[in-house]
This record gives sequence, C-alpha cells and structure tokens, in this order.
Amino acid sequence: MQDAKLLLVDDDPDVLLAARLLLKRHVSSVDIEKNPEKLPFLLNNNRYDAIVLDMNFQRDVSSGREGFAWLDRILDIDPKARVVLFTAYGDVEMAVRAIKAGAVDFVLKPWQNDKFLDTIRGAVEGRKDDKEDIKKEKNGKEPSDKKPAKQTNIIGSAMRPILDTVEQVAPTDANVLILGENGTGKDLIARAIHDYSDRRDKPFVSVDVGALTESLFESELFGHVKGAFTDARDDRAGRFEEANGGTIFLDEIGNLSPAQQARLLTVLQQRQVTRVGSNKARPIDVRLICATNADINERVAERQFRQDLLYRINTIELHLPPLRERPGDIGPLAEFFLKKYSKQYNRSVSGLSPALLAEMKQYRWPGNVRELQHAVERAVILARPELTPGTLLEPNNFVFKNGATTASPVNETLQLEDMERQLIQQAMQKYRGSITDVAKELGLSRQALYRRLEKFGL
Ligand SMILES: Nc1ncnc2c1ncn2[C@@H]1O[C@H](COP(=O)(O)OP(=O)(O)OP(=O)(O)O)[C@@H](O)[C@H]1O
Repeated sequence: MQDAKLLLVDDDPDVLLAARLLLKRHVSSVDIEKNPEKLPFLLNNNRYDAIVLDMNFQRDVSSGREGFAWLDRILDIDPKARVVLFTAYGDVEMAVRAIKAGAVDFVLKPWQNDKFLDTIRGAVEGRKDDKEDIKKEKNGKEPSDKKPAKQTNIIGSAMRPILDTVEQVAPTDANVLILGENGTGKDLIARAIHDYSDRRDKPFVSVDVGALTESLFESELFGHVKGAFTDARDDRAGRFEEANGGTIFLDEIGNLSPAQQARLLTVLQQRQVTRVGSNKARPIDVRLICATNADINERVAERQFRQDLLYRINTIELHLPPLRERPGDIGPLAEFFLKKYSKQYNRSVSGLSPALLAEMKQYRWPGNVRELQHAVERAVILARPELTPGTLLEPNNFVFKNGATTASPVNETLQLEDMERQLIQQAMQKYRGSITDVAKELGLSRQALYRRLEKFGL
C-alpha cells in the first residue's frame, strides 16, 4: 500500500495528527481535513484509495447521524469509495449499521496501531480489486446468466423434497398455499415457483395482506377509479391487475378479516376484479400463491377462516419445517451466508468450528433462517482478521444461547437497546416467531417490528 493516497476527516486535530503520523510511515500520501464540508471539493479533485471518516462531528453528540450523512454524500460522489469509519469504543452497533450503509470497515477509537494499519491495508487492497473488476466488466468477461433457483440460493437437504414438488407444480397453474413459521423461506419458495413456471417472464407481485388495513385492502388489491374516495386522485390498477399474466403472492393470508375473505373469494371464483368506484369488471389471468404462519386448519376449525376460501387456495399445500426441526440444514445455511457476506463485506473468514456448529444446533432459532442469516451477517461484520474460525460466531454483542444475551462489558450506553432487543427476543420465542402476534404484544406495527429485527440482527 506504499503508493496509496489517503484522506482522514475528523474534527479533532489531535486525532488527525496522531493518525497521520502513524500512516505516513506506510503510505506516500495522507491528506487531513477538519471540516467535512470540504469533502465534495476534495473528492472531486483527488482520487483517494481510502477515506477515514469520523462518525460524530459535534462535541457531545454520539448519534453518528452526521457521519452517516457524510458517508452517503461520499458514496454519491464516488460509489466505489472505500470509507473506513472512526467509531467510539463500545459503539459496535453503530459500526454494524455503517457497514450495512456502505462503509468498508471501522476503527475503534482509541485505536491499536496494528489493527488500524490492517484495516487501512484491507480498504486499499479492496480498491485495487475494484479496478480489476472494472477492467473485466469493460472486457465483457463477466457471465450474467441467471441459474435456476435450485442451484443458486435455496440451501439445505430438508428443502430438497419441497423443491421437487415445486418443480412438478410450477408449470401447472395450480394454486399453492405455503405454510411455515416466519423466516422459514415461504417468500423464497413462492418466487421459485414463479421462476420455474412459464410465467417467469411476467410479473411476480408480492403483497403482505396482513399489513393492509380494512380501508386499504380493496383499493390496494383491486384498484380504484378517480374520485372513489377522498385520496383517489387518479385511476389506479390494483395488485391483481399488475400481476396479470404472472403470479400474485399473498403473504399472511391467515390474518384476513371475514369481510376481506369474502371479497377475495368472490374475485377468485369469478377470476375478475372490479376497481373500487367502478362497475366494470376486468378479467384477470394470475397464478395465485398464498402463505401464512398461522395454523390455518385450526383457524378454520375456530371459524375464523372460511373453509371454502381455504379449498380455493390450497390446491397444493407445501409445509416448510422450522429450522430447529432440520438441524442438518444449519451448517450448510451458515456456510452459505458466511460466504455471501464475507464477499459482500470484503471480509476474509473461514468455516465454522464443530463446537460452534453443535451449539448452533442446540439453539431454537425462533426467527428461523432469517435469524440465522442475520446472525451470520453480524458475525462477519464484527469478526476481526485475528479471530480463529472457532470464535467467529461468538463476539460479545452476539446472541446465541436460548434467549440469553452475552453482555458486552463496555456497553452501558446501549443498555436500553439491549433491553429492547431482549423484549423482542422473548416475544419472538413466546409467539414462535409470529410477526403479527409479536407486533401486537409489543404495540408496534409489523413494519416497525421488521425494522427492529433487522437492526438487532434477529
Ligand atoms: N433454504 C434457504 N436457503 C437460503 N436462504 C434462505 C432459505 N430459507 C430462507 N432463506 C432466507 O431467509 C430469509 C427469510 O426467508 P423468507 O422471507 O422467504 O421467509 P418467510 O417464511 O417468507 O418469512 P415471513 O413469514 O416473515 O414473511 C430470506 O432472506 C431468505 O432468502
């Protein structure tokens, strides 16, 4: 990295000076800047191999908001910029968010010289790889063929019989109902059915019907005409019309109210939709796939879900087992995500140790594959190069044992977040991963809950 050119941006002159002194011994050019407002000018007039950026530019402020805004700005100017963030010790949560937002790495302040240099070296090397990629793209050598889903992204031997059925039923127009807890792969399977069908070049339209309010349900699914209600300023096609010729995927179907069930049943029987406010029926040609995490037969028995609607949507039923019932898939899935995220975040990490794998198999994974995926993503982001494979998935901020968090010793500022995370985890276990029930219990919207699950890597 001798010939690299670096830029350091921090409002603390002492930090700038100390970092420059260290780095100058290893690279030929290190620019320093106290004022982040100068970033656009500097980036437009120089080509930096890496930029080290502070997260907080105002004294006594630790939200990192400014850092995120400047990170965005840098990536707007140069989408391939390699940004390393300075974060306060203990602010690992923020570092994880920063990497998800496009930073390549982070350095904890106060830094250890060797680690700091390693991180900068990694960032600079990555920039070189990017140059190679650009060359390859220009030579037109990158293959872009889309492989069938089975060969690329659906992992696990327990999924094999399900994929066999998918291959058999995909070319037919049979309605499919996919049952399984949250995060077991229902959406993935629905897309695979579409990809294997003759409708693959037509739209795949996915609707979370559980999140639609009573008043939105009809206009969202079936459309509306101008003036049908106060906010209807134009004619608008609904999701069924959008999916015409292709596939419509209705997720969380078990949560529909009796009125919504009746409306949906009529549309499915008549195979036509009428926009709200209109009396013109429009024929629709869609393949219907539904999914739910509810015990749909129980709901029918309790008269909460119409039997005639169930018969209409469940020509083929697919059951996706929870992850805890297919421990053999945990290893291959974890390896798959490990590979994916080490590439995405440019981290070099090796495989899982048998001890860790055994521990993972003991855990109940209430959030199923989604939880495992987020767990590995976090671990890859947090893993340092000197970690051995055995410790890869055991950093302090990481939750693995049934519901118990391993507290980080420097995390006092994060106590509130820890409590929030624990509450969500407990509720996820209590309701076996049902997003709707957990959101209800915690008084959150489903979207707000999803955002928190994402944030905490659950
Ligand atoms: N067998 C699998 N192989 C690879 N990735 C998987 C597998 N199963 C699930 N995933 C991944 O796990 C995440 C959750 O899967 P998906 O969204 O399909 O679950 P879901 O059952 O539809 O969840 P929800 O009920 O919450 O909508 C996705 O990122 C998906 O790609």
